[in-house]
Amino acid sequence: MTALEIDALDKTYGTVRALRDMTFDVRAGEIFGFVGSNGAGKSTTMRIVLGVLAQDSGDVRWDGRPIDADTRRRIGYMPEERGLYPRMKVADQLVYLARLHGLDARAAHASMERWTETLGIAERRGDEVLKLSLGNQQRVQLAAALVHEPDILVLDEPFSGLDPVAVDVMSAVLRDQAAAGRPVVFSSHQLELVERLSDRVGIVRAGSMVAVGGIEELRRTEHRRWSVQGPPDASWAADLAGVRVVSSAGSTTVVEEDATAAADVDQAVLHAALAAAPVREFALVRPSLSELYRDVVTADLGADTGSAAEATTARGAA
Ligand SMILES: Nc1ncnc2c1ncn2[C@@H]1O[C@H](COP(=O)(O)OP(=O)(O)OP(=O)(O)O)[C@@H](O)[C@H]1O
Repeated sequence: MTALEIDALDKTYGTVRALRDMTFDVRAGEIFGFVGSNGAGKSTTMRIVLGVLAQDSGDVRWDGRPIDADTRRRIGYMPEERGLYPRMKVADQLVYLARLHGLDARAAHASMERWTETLGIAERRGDEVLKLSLGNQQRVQLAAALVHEPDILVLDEPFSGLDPVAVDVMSAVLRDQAAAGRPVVFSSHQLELVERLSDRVGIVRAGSMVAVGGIEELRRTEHRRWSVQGPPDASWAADLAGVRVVSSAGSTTVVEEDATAAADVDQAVLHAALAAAPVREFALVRPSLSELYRDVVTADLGADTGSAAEATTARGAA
């Protein structure tokens, strides 16, 4: 079931076209990683979802209906600019925010206790936010997004500046939220983390979604590649039918099949390498999210619209 649909959003700030036909959806129970260069339009999209910014055109729907103020109150939002009251104590602040979202005093207090416990900041309940380290402020910020028990999470760079333990805590919370059936969308520049955590990923460039899909789906390439480690150079592969040498560094050669390759060309590659020297490693190579990202984001911006549509199709848009 589709939960949150972002449909053809356009947004211009003065002369800056921040969003251009931004379209994707985030399904119930999935973690959606939203990635793209600085200024690509992630925060703008999230702000529009939250209603803190108005789009020029396009729609945001939740379960098929245009999102309104009531449904927005059921979103847990972590803004990029953060939004805590620096001089307010952690517990007071969280209780206040929970009450603002409609929880009664008892439920608000219980929720504050639960989230400060879960996020490892229970000892900080009596501290003013400005006295906390940045990482702990960020934990409070996540608690603030969760304290009213929202039905959907929209988190703008929740992992930035966190230590590895805090990253694990934050990741576990997002996984739990998704496992409870909530759609979770988060932006991040930490691509390995996005790759590890997300069920689906959307790569945005210049205000448009240029590739979207499951990690495995995105990593699938049109032509298979293999990395062969052993022979001292790539000469063994130079005249091999059905493949071309993509790179060669010392005893590691990467080859890619071409359009004429037989289904079992991998066997031919291995045999040819073994005939040249002992093979220590032979593996199918699939691009990491970082590599995909670089391909998509640094693709010729002049051919922007065309390559955007191509990338989405080629990568199997969901
Ligand atoms: N309030 C604003 N006034 C004018 N231009 C803005 C404003 N907010 C954003 N922009 C511009 O809109 C574009 C999209 O910005 P946005 O903050 O959405 O990108 P982002 O993908 O979140 O970037 P980052 O990864 O750096 O956070 C950028 O060109 C930015 O300069």
